Amino acid sequence: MLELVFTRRFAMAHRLIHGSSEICATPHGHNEEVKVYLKSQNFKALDGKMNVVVPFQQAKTTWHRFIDQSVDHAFQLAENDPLVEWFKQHEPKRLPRLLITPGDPTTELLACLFMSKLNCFLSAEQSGLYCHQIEIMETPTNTVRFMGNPSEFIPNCRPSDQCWWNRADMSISEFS
Ligand SMILES: Nc1nc2c(c(=O)[nH]1)N=C([C@H](O)[C@H](O)COP(=O)(O)OP(=O)(O)OP(=O)(O)O)CN2
Repeated sequence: MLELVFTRRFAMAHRLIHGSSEICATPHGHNEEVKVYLKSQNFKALDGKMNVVVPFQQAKTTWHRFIDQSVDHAFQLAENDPLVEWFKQHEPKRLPRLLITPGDPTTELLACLFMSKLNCFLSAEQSGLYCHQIEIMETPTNTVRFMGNPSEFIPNCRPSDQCWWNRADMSISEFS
């Protein structure tokens, strides 16, 4: 079996307001790394000419654009975090920089949301690839790995078409 593995770094800020930790409820940031593992739906063998599953550029360009343009330096907030309302009232022009999640933006949830988003890109581009595993290194000592069907793990909130992780676009909220 051959798979393609791509890694991207990004900076982020977040806070977790539904747990009991005061330090997690204070807005803070991390330099994170996301690693995605892609398999081909129908790859049989190298062809003796190009000898690739899919060219790297074809497989990763949209995903890396999403991480670089939308996720890097975004502020991750739960949709019911009062800071969302604060931005609406005081800095509406920055709303597109908020990455909004159903419940706290933990690394577990982001792993599921990012896999869903990436699979939307790969499907829309008819790449023949799908992401079957994702790892997010939140800090040098904490990593979350997800394998499986993200829709079985993501909390039910709004209709599917109102969820940014179900769309093959650069959105990270319903504001962007
Ligand atoms: N299950 C989860 N628990 C925690 C998450 C999470 O996403 N999933 N996130 C946090 C906070 O974001 C926190 O800033 C990071 O965790 P922490 O363990 O404090 O990170 P450190 O690198 O400082 O860990 P060390 O123990 O110093 O190695 C908290 N929990």
